[in-house]
Formats: sequence, C-alpha cells, structure tokens
Amino acid sequence: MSSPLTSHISHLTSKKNYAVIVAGGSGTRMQSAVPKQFLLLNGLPVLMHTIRAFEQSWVTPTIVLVLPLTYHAYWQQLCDVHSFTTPHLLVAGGETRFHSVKNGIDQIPDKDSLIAVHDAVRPLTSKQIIETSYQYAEKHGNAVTAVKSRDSVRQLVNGKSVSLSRDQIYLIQTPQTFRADLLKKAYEQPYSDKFTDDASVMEQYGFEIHLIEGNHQNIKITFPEDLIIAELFLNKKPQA
Ligand SMILES: Nc1ccn([C@@H]2O[C@H](COP(=O)(O)OP(=O)(O)OP(=O)(O)O)[C@@H](O)[C@H]2O)c(=O)n1
Ligand SMILES: C[C@](O)(CO)[C@H](O)COP(=O)(O)O
Repeated sequence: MSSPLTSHISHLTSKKNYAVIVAGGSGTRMQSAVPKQFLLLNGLPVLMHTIRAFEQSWVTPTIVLVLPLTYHAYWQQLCDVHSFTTPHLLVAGGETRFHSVKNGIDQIPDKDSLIAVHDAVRPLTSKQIIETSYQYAEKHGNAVTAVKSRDSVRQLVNGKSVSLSRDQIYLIQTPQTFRADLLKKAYEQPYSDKFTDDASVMEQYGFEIHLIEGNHQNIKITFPEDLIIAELFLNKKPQA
C-alpha cells in the first residue's frame, strides 16, 4: 500500500512493551448469551486467540486484560478449562471503550514504554502487524492500523450523496500503539462520545496520527456472521 502507510522499520530498543486488550463490552449487536469475546472460535474463546497473537509476537508485551468485573470469575473458569496459562494482569472494565482503555493504562506505571491498545474481538491480527505497530510507534510516537476502502464511498451532504475519493479513505483497525507518556496524557481528557477509538482521543489532544498497513483479515467480530468469517480465515493458510 502506498504512503502514508508504512510496513517496514528497524528493530525496537529495550523499552518495555505493554498490550492493553479491551474486552469490557457486552456485545449487544452479537445478541449472544455470553459476550462475544468468550464465544468459541475453533474450540477456543475468541479472547484467547487474541492474547496468543500478542504472546507469539517477538515483542512479547506484558498483557493487561480489561474485563467487566462481573466476568472475572467466569474468565478464570475458562482459563482452567482450556489450560490457558499466558500471564496477564486482570483489570475491571468501564462504561465505554474509552473508560475501559483508561482503566487499563492506569495500571501501567511505566511512562517510558510502548502501549498497544487492541480490541479483544480482533483475534486474527497478524504477528507482522503487531510487530510493525510497536516499531513504528517507537519511532513516531504512535501507529494506528488501517486498511484502504475496497468499496466506492459516498457521503451524505445536506441530504444529497456525494462521491468521495476512496484512495483517501482508510478504515481503522487495532492495534493502535503509542508511547505511554503521550497516551496517558491524552486519556486525561474528559470523555466525549466522539471518541470511537484511541486515535480519536490522541487527535483531540493535538497529536498527529500515523497510519500503518493493516489487513482485511483483521476483522472485528461484531455480528454473528463475523464469527463464521473468522473461522474460515483461521482455517486457511496461516498469516505471517
Ligand atoms: N465498555 C466497553 C465497551 C467495549 N469494549 C471493548 O471494545 C472493543 C470494541 O467494541 P465493540 O466491538 O463495540 O464491542 P461491544 O461494545 O462489546 O459490542 P456492541 O457495541 O455490539 O455492544 C471490544 O473488544 C469490546 O469488548 C470495552 O472494553 N469496554
Ligand atoms: C476501535 C475500533 O475497532 C476501530 O475500528 C472501532 O472504532 C470500535 O468501534 P465500536 O463501535 O466499539 O465497534
């Protein structure tokens, strides 16, 4: 993909790395009995695939898992059932994604580090995306994963649809990775319902956002059909 997305940078320094995996939502659009992060994907809860993707990258970040307090005991049971032993710090979820992320980053005292924020319900993130996001954020302060729109795009302006240049439209994914000191500062702002992701919080504070190349397989499980698609992707040739 052409500029401004970048996919290749040099190795990380010895800074400590963290991944805040947000799983504090209730999955209303999925309409399942348990929140979608616990649903099985190839026999393993979605959330475990997501944590494993970070664990298996050479970045090996310290994992901070944000879960609603009411599901902490359930998660513990799932870990026992699936013999899931990846070390992680468990933190209580918040009212919105913003509040959940804030709860997670508040548990990281180390300001001289890199923090990736990632949706628990994006279990197909590749090692390459994870590694590139830390490398790029170290160099530029932040790295926000994105893909170009594959469809034509139109915008409603005063009730009339107007075509946009799709070459200038990016669809935003996670991980979104930041220097910890900058992310912490941005998350001191009061909540706004315009905050749909971490990039929007950083931008509101005044930081320029840098995009890195994502992957169309890095889907967010939102509706029931997404689980079927994720299983298809998972069972085809593994990604790098
Ligand atoms: N209070 C919240 C809301 C969302 N999330 C997390 O943010 C990610 C993206 O959110 P979304 O897909 O919207 O999840 P839900 O809020 O669970 O789904 P819905 O909007 O359908 O209710 C998910 O991993 C979700 O668990 C969170 O940590 N805390
Ligand atoms: C953070 C995110 O996944 C980037 O695409 C997205 O903004 C989350 O949105 P949602 O409304 O919580 O699904």
